[in-house]
Amino acid sequence: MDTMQDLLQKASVLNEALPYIRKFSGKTIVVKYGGSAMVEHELKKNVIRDVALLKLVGFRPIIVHGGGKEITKWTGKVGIETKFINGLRVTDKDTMEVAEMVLNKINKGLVSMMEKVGVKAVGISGKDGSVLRVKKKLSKGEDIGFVGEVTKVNTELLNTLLDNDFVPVICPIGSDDEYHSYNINADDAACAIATAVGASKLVFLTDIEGVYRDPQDKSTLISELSIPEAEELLGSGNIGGGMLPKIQNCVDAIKSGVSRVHILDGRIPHCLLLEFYTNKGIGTAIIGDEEERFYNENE
Ligand SMILES: Nc1ncnc2c1ncn2[C@@H]1O[C@H](COP(=O)(O)OP(=O)(O)O)[C@@H](O)[C@H]1O
Ligand SMILES: CC(=O)N[C@@H](CCC(=O)OP(=O)(O)O)C(=O)O
Repeated sequence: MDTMQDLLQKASVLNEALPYIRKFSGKTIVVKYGGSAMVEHELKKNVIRDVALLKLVGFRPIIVHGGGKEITKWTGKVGIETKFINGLRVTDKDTMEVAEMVLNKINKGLVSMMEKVGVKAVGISGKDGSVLRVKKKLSKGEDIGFVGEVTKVNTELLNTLLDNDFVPVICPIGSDDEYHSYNINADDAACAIATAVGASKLVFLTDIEGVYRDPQDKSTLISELSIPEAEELLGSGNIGGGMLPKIQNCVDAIKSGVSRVHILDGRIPHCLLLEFYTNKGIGTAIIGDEEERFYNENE
């Protein structure tokens, strides 16, 4: 049973959250969900509960999910070779078919989990309502198959869902002008959607604490980055792998009007609540300008 001390502690946590609840009420947040936090069931439940809570205390959340590891598992099972070029999956016709099946299955699973905790959710692919229109994306001039680059986000369906109290859960499949399916990197899809809906925040849940100034030294975790600092870091040679396009996406999103982008460790239970409702943020935040930094430090 809780002692009075425990109860006071709980009350103080709620009290600490109050100004943040007020600040974020009615704001749109796009959560890119992928990596380990998607594979481990308990973490998955935590993420869904956190998004449900964000919704219930006033945020307008949109989930954009990946599922790269699951796609690789299923292409392996049916004997399709997996190949990535510059972080993008080479997607021939068969791979596209598997990717679409797997991502749609993940999508409906997330919707069920959300509904189970009492929050209305609708799962769609970017093909529904033409939410994600694409053209073929080349990798440094090379054809990598049915990989899409987002050319237009149709926000009509998304706004209809948000305005009617649903959480849209979106998988990164789009269609071209001939209505062929294309596989989109989920970070790219999240960035395009956040920009198009005018989100206040874009959050990437990933497999690492945040961005390190020096990836060999864990003590160099960066808690806040401005755009010039992020651009300098991109050219420093200290950012590699999937983090390179992720930070580029963060910079693009902020330049297109998103106020803040967060890179959070999806392996930490309740990382979303810790970031948004406590005084101590976790992970790395990339912020628009100095004014925003000043405002946040002094509010
Ligand atoms: N400077 C850096 N700081 C943090 N992570 C880095 C850095 N450089 C490279 N990385 C790598 O980027 C990875 C995160 O990108 P990615 O694998 O694409 O994530 P996700 O699959 O969640 O989208 C990390 O696991 C890490 O190995
Ligand atoms: C073109 C491309 O690479 N698409 C990705 C889409 C899924 C994804 O991005 O999933 P994560 O966020 O979990 O990595 C893929 O096929 O793996």
